[in-house]
Amino acid sequence: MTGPEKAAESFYSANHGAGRTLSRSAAIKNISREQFEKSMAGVIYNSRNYKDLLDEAPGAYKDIDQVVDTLTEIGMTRPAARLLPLAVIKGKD
Ligand SMILES: Nc1nc2c(ncn2[C@@H]2O[C@H](COP(=O)(O)O)[C@@H](O)[C@H]2O)c(=O)[nH]1
Repeated sequence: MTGPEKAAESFYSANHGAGRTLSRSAAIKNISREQFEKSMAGVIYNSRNYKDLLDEAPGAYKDIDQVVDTLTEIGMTRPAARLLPLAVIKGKD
């Protein structure tokens, strides 16, 4: 994303993360193995046991497309490119 003139009102901080929809404990309790594996399809990650990574499963975070759309609509950002993760390091350890 790039920062248009209006982004100066937020000190150009609009691109700083989407935030969570689930706490770590709620994510561990509510996200299934199927949901985790579907959301991580095609991405290399750092544990053989999915349970180690549930607290940082993609389903624990806000939908990044909704966040970007909202910021774009209010003029706080301008999308430039879409990046897809190839590999991630997740989890509490
Ligand atoms: N949409 C996603 N956002 C993510 C993901 N992993 C991290 N994040 C972003 O990082 C911050 C901090 O994460 P936290 O685990 O320390 O709370 C978070 O607010 C997100 O913006 C992800 O897989 N998908």
